Amino acid sequence: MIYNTNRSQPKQIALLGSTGSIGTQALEVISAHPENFEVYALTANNNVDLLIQQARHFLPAVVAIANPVHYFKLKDALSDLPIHVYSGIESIAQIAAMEAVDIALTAMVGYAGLLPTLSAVKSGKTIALANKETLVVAGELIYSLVKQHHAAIIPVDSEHSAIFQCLVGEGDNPVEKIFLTASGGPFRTTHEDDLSKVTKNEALQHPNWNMGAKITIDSATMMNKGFEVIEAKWLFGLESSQIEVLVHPQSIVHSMAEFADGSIKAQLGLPDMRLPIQYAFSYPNRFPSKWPRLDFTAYPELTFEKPDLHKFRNLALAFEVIKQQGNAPCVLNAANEVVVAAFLRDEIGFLQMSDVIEATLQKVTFLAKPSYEDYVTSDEEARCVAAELVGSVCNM
Ligand SMILES: NC(=O)C1=CN([C@@H]2O[C@H](COP(=O)(O)OP(=O)(O)OC[C@H]3O[C@@H](n4cnc5c(N)ncnc54)[C@H](OP(=O)(O)O)[C@@H]3O)[C@@H](O)[C@H]2O)C=CC1
Ligand SMILES: CC(=O)[C@@H](O)[C@H](O)COP(=O)(O)O
Ligand SMILES: [Mn+2]
Repeated sequence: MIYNTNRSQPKQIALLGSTGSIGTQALEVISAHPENFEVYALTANNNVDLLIQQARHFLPAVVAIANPVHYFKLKDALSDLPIHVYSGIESIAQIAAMEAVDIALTAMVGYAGLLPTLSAVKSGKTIALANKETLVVAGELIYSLVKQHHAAIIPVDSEHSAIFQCLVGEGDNPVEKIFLTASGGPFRTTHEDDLSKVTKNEALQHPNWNMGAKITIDSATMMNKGFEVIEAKWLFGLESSQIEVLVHPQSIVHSMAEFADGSIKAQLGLPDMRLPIQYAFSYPNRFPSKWPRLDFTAYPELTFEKPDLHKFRNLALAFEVIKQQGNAPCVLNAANEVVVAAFLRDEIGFLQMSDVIEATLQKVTFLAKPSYEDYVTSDEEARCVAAELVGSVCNM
C-alpha cells in the first residue's frame, strides 16, 4: 500500500515546542515517515542545546528560540548550515504563518501558545493543536478567526483526538454527548485530608503518562480535565452540559462520543501520544506504526467512576468559569500558571493552588466580551493578583 496520498511532496511541519514531551514525540513520528513528513521549523524557549542537536539532525529551514538570551549560541552553533535562525515569541508567530508550512504543531506549553496559534489561524493554516491553553484562554476568538480564515484545527490532546476519530464518517449526525476520560492522577485514591501534605515529587508521578511538568501537575489537581472540558467545548461546538468527565484510571479508553440513537463510539489504545500526533499529521489517512499495541488481556478490568469535585476543586472551578465565560477562563489559566510554577518551586502547598486561583477569579475585573487586547491585559492582571497571593513579585 502507498501511504503518501495525493501528494508528491512530504508535508512541511513547523514544530513549535520541539524540545518538549510532545515535540520530541512528534520528531519520532516524523522520523518514522520521512516520505510523508518533513521538519520545516523547530522552536524552543530555553533548551538551546537540545534545539541545536535537533536542528543539526533534522536540518529544518528555520529555527527559533523564544528566549533571546540564547540567540547567539544558537546562531553560532548552526552557522555552517543553511538554516535561518530567529529569536523571540514574535518570530515564532511569524514562522507559524510561513508560506511553506503545511501543518503547525502547537506543542509549546501555556499562554505562550496563544500568539503563534493566532498567527497560524490568520494564515489559514492547518494546526495540530496540543497547546490546549490557547483554547482555554481565547476559544471564542480563535474559532471566529478559524471560520474567517478557513483554517483547520486538528486536536492532538489524546481525549480530543479520540472524539475527533469517533466523529469521522458521521457527517452531519449531531453528537448528543461526549465522555472525557480522566486518569484521576496520582491522588485519585488519596484521602482529601491528606492532600495538604502531598509533595511536588509525588504530584509529578503521573500513573499512566510521561509528560511535561506543568501538565503533569495539572493532571494531579485535575485542572487538566477542566481545561479539556473547555477545549472540547470549542473544538466540537458543544455546551458544557453535553460534556461528562469520567474517571478511568487505566487511560485505555481515551474518550467516547454518544449519538442521537444512543450508540456510543470510543477510541482505545495504550497511553502513547505518538498515535494522536501521527493522526493529526496524517488525517484523513491512517499511516502504519510500529509502536506497542494494546493487548486487551493485559487490561481485564476497565473501570469508570464519577470525579470528586469537592476533593478536586480546580475541576469545579473550571466548570464555574465555563458558566461565566468572558475573560474568566483566561483568568483561570493565568492564575493556574502562576500557582503551578510556585508549587514546582516549593513555595506553596498543593491545596493552596486552588485557594489562589479562586481568589484571583474573584479579584480580577470581569469582561463579558473580551477582545484580543482584553485577553492580554486580563492575563497580566490575573498573573499579578495571583503572584501577590502566593507572596511573589509581579513582573508586569
Ligand atoms: N505531554 C503530553 O503528553 C501532552 C501535552 N499536551 C499539551 O501540549 C503542550 C506541551 O506539553 P508538553 O510537551 O508536555 O510540555 P513540555 O514542558 O515538555 O514542553 C514545552 C515546550 O514548549 C517550549 N516553551 C516553553 N515555554 C515557552 C515559551 N514561553 N515560548 C515558547 N516556547 C516555550 C519548551 O521549550 P524549552 O524546552 O526550551 O523550555 C518546550 O519545547 C501543553 O499545552 C500541554 O498541555 C496535551 C496533551 C498531552
Ligand atoms: C496525554 C493527555 O492527553 C493528557 O492530557 C492526559 O489526559 C493527562 O491525564 P489525566 O487524564 O490524568 O489528566
Ligand atoms: Mn489530555
